[in-house]
Amino acid sequence: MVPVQGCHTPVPMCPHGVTDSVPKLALGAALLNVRIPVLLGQLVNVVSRCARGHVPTYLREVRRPALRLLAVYCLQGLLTFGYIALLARVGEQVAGNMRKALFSALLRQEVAFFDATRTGQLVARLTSDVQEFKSSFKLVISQGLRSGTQTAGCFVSLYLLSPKLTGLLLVTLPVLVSAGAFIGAFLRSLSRQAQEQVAKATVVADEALGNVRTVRAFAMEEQQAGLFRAEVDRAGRLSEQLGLGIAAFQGLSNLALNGIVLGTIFVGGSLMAGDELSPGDLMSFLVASQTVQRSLANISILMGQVVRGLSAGARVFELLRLEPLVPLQGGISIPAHSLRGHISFNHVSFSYPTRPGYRVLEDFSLTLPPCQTVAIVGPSGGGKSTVAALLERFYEPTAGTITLDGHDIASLDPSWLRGQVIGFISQEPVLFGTTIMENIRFGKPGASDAEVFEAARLANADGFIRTFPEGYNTIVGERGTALSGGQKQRIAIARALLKDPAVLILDEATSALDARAERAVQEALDRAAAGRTVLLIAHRLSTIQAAHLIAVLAQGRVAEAGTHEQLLRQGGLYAELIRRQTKDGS
Ligand SMILES: Nc1ncnc2c1ncn2[C@@H]1O[C@H](COP(=O)(O)OP(=O)(O)OP(=O)(O)O)[C@@H](O)[C@H]1O
Repeated sequence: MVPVQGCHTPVPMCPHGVTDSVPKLALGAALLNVRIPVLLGQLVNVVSRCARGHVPTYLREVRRPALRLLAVYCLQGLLTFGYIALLARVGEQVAGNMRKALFSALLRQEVAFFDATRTGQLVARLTSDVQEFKSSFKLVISQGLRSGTQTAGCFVSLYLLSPKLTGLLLVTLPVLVSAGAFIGAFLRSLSRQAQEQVAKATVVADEALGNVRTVRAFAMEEQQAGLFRAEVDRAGRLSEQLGLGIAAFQGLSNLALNGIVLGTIFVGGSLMAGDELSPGDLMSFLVASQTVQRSLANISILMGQVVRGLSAGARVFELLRLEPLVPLQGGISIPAHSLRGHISFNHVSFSYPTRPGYRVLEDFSLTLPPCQTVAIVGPSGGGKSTVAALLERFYEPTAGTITLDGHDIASLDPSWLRGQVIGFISQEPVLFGTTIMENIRFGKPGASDAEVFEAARLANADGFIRTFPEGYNTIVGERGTALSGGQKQRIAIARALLKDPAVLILDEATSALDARAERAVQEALDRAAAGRTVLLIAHRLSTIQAAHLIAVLAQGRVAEAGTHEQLLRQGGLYAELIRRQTKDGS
């Protein structure tokens, strides 16, 4: 017995060191911003003094404050460049690491998880939620830190400059900021509606373009175009309303900001007349109060973004923490030389997790002796494919056990079981949009070209592949659309054979083919079955007559089992199925 350790390497989300430098730089830039109005005020005081007649000393007097201000401007520019550049790097690394970790976490989940979750939702977690989280992360560090420090620092400066003017500002600003936050929230909700409407239009286009053959076959082009037009028009109307709202908001905020400037000059002028304020102090006050207004507006926008970012992050982290019920790896494996391929279903009962009240299998028992073909037949929806899914350990039985050479498959390493023991050829073979070579190699990633050719020959596929101009390098198109059903089936057979599995599951592998294609596929399957334990799931009774054992599945259990002749003689369910199919055929 070879124990295999389950493992997955956690991806670090944040690169250390770099992350620490970003807040320091942002804080430095913000503190300098607080200093700027004071330096500006000093400069204005010198300028206004000189303007009153001390012209000869102007250059000498102005040099010191001007150079100090210039140095602060340069340093602030440098710090701003530093933290924004670093933040971009950190943000991208965090988002990339989150995506990688999330994708690995999703691929680890059991099949039942995918039954219960829509693929579109998972793709949204991977794309827009990670994006949203990254944006808020960046905004909180850059804008949040900056705006918070600036607001606090500038308020201190304002108070030191003129407590009276600051008192006035403290009365007006909260009113204006609250009004701005209220209108901003309304505009954001309008913007969300407009985005959702654009997404609805995209879904219509995506469905129509993705299923263009069905649209063409039903001559539904005009109807689909009409649907798309309606959704796009609705999105356009919402965006126009949003534009109108933004225009009004901009106009009103300009009015408010200019009003504050005018008010400050008006009140400041009277304080200057009473010698309570110098022109430089008034200038400092104006600049600092503008900085406070900008910072407060930024913080109110930031709040909405933070809430969205946190909820997007929570959705992603919830998935990241999710542990699959059946881990991908871990457990024992049977050494190749003692693997026989004897499979036994012992009193297995099963309900799908998404439909717990509905028993698909009930006390199902069946033995597949090594190197023999066992076929399962029965009415559609009777649970035949479910038997195959349980053997692959896509799901766990609710009761009973399934054994391979006497070992409960629950104790075996699932990735060894799926990767090396079982070859699975499903009803609808799924190919990836790459070359035929890569599609076959999917069965055994390290396989040489010669092994791929051999598997294709066994699967009756080598001949038709070589007739293509590009041969094995032919791209099969998205989901294999550039190939016929029979060709896809044979590539899927080659893919399954490449790992030389001890057990082969054939799930109605020939059901969708015409007679000629079926013959080519059947030949390949017969060749593939030799020397392996085969579980054959078929509707076409003609394809299973040579099986060593035929089990008829009814009401979730094996109702009768035997060879074709035995079952015919018995005159039970199987004989009835054969009689009905012959009648339908004639
Ligand atoms: N992922 C799933 N989640 C919930 N129920 C499922 C799922 N897959 C299948 N079922 C249900 O389980 C029952 C058995 O389905 P299964 O596909 O095993 O039948 P089948 O005998 O292979 O049918 P067919 O011959 O038509 O393919 C059906 O009632 C089906 O609706």
